[in-house]
Amino acid sequence: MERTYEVVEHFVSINGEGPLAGQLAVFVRFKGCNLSCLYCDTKWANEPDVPARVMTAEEIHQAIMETGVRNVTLTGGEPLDRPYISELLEKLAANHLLHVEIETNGSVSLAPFVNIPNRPSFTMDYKLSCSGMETAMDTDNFSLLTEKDTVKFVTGSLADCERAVEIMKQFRLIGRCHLYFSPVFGSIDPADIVEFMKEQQLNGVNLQIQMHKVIWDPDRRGV
Ligand SMILES: C[S@@+](CC[C@H](N)C(=O)[O-])C[C@H]1O[C@@H](n2cnc3c(N)ncnc32)[C@H](O)[C@@H]1O
Ligand SMILES: Nc1nc2[nH]cc(C(=O)O)c2c(=O)[nH]1
Ligand code: SF4
Ligand SMILES: [Mg+2]
Repeated sequence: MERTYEVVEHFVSINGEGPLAGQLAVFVRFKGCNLSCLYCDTKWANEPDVPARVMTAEEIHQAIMETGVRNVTLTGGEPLDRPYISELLEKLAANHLLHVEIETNGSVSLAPFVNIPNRPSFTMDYKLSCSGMETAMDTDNFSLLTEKDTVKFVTGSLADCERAVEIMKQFRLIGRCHLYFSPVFGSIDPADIVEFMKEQQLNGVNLQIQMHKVIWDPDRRGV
């Protein structure tokens, strides 16, 4: 039987996060997650009864190609935790017209995916205290990241910012990959993060506010 994936939504928007923020991207959001972050803005996608379209890898590939947009963001839920996701990643990576990135939560090993030829880039969270999920982090992933990847620290407090810097230093992340601070939307003043960055002389780290939540209603889906 052909492998299928549960897709809760796919849409074109500007990417609101990560190194390609501001560029058009096709988003494919998969159903279900192995974590439950306190701040999660897409809890709805993780509900067992949320309706989903069951799609084959080729159907997902076709739906992406039909948009004419070449940046692809696979998200969720937790995309890398979905059964047979490697098969979809291999298919998309084989199409050199596409630039594929994956939003992943930092708890799933990247090892099975790093040797895919022309592999997608990872935008991997390190979940801090504000998420309630820090103990789930797989820190072996850091050594697998390269300059095409990103580690994102979603911070809810200055204590979270301090912990993020500790992790950057412990795992020598500065210079290895892109590094982002992103405020838990609406719960910490981004200006406080900037003050923190100044105090710490945090060169090589980006602050990023989720752009789509500024442009549209923060709770709106499909943007
Ligand atoms: C919804 S998650 C899906 C991908 C994956 N499960 C993960 O956590 O990376 C996509 C991104 O949105 C971020 N995010 C979720 N809720 C947020 C919030 N309230 N404020 C800021 N970022 C949030 C996550 O931390 C993650 O970087
Ligand atoms: N516009 C827009 N950009 C995004 N970048 C990452 C997103 C996500 O939910 O993973 C996202 C999203 O949901 N919308
Ligand atoms: S890992 Fe991502 S999708 Fe899962 S609960 Fe956390 S933010 Fe939401
Ligand atoms: Mg989102």
